[in-house]
Amino acid sequence: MTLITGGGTGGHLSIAKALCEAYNARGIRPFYIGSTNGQDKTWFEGYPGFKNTVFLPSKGVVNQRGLGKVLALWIIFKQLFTCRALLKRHNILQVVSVGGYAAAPATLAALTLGIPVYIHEQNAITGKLNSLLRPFAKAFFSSYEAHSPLKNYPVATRFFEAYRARDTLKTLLFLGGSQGARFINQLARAIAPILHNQGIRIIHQCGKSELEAMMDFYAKHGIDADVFAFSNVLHDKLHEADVAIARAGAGSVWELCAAGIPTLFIPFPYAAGNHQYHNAKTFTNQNLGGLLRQEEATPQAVLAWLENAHIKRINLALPACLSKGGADEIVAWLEREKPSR
Ligand SMILES: CC(=O)N[C@H]1[C@@H](OP(=O)(O)OP(=O)(O)OC[C@H]2O[C@@H](n3ccc(=O)[nH]c3=O)[C@H](O)[C@@H]2O)O[C@H](CO)[C@@H](O)[C@@H]1O
Repeated sequence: MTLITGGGTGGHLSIAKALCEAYNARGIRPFYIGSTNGQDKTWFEGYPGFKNTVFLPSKGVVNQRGLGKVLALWIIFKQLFTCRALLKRHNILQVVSVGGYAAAPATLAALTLGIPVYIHEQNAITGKLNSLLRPFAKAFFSSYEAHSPLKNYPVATRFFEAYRARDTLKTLLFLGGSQGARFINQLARAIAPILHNQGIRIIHQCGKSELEAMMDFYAKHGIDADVFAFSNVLHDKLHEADVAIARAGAGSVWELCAAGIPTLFIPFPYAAGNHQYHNAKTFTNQNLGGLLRQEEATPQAVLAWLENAHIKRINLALPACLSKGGADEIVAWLEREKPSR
C-alpha cells in the first residue's frame, strides 16, 4: 500500500487530496498520516478516499525557540516509532510526502525502514524539512525546477473547468488562502466601497477569524458581497471571478492559473524564505499578473493595477503554463516504481 503524509495548511493538504483522487480513479485507496494540529483532521477525518487516516500530535520545529524546539523534536522522535509500527503493520511499500511538519514522523520512519520516499514540494523555495530529506528521496517533484522529473502542478480538474474567457472586470475575488489573510481583508475594507460604486461585484474569502467583522463591514456599507470564511466549492467562486487579488500560496497561484484569472499577488511577507513572493514571480516574470509587496500594496497602487490589468491578454496566455492531469502523472510515476512485495 502507498502512504501519503503531510499537512498543516490547505496548501499541503490540497496536494494530498489531489493525489488521493488520482489513486481513487485507479481504484486504489491510499493510507494517510497527518497531524492533530493544523487543518488535517478537518480535511481528512472520515474522508472516504483514504483506506485509513491517522492523526498524530506532531508540531512544527522551525517556528519554535529554545526548549520548544527540543520538545517538538522529541515529539517527532517518539512518533517515528509509532509510524514504524504502522508502516510495518499496513505493509506500506512507498511513502509520498507533501511536506509540512505533519510529514516528518512517517517520512523519517520510512527512511529508517528502507521504504522508498517521494517528495512533492509546492513552493518555489524549498521548505526546511524537504531540504533536509531531499538527498534521501527517490524523486523530488517541483513545478519550478527545470530538472524535476515531473513539472505539472497537481491542480484538481475542477479548477480547469472554472476557466472561461475574460476581458472586463465585473466581478473581483479577494482570496486570502486557506486561513484567510488579515492584510487582504484590510485592503478590501479600503477599496471595496470604491469598486462597489463602479458597479463591480465582490467575492471575498476572508478566513474564519474575521468572518463576522467582514460581514458587518459589507452590511454597513450596503454592499451585497459574497463573503465567506472558507469554501468547499472554491472552483465555483473562481469561475465567477474576472480578476483576483490574492496571497501567493502555491495552491492559490496554480489554481488561479488553471482558471485563467488575471491576479494581483500580495505575498505573505513572513512565509519561509519569502516563498510566496517567488511563487508569484513564476507568473509575473512572464508578465502574467501583478505583484506588490505588502508594504507597497496601498489602496492607490492596487486600484491603479486594476485599472490597467490586461485581463484579456493574461486570460488567454495562462493556459500555456499548466496542463490538466498533474496528480495523475505523479501517481502513474509512483505506481511504475512501486516495489512488488
Ligand atoms: C500563510 C502560509 O504559510 N501559507 C502557506 C500555505 O498556504 P495556504 O494553505 O493558504 O495554501 P495555498 O494557497 O497553497 O492553498 C490553499 C488551498 O486551500 C483551498 N481553499 C482555500 C480557500 C477556500 O475557501 N477553499 C479552499 O478549498 C485552495 O483551493 C487551495 O488548494 O501553504 C502553501 C503551500 O505550501 C504555501 O505556499 C503558503 O505560503
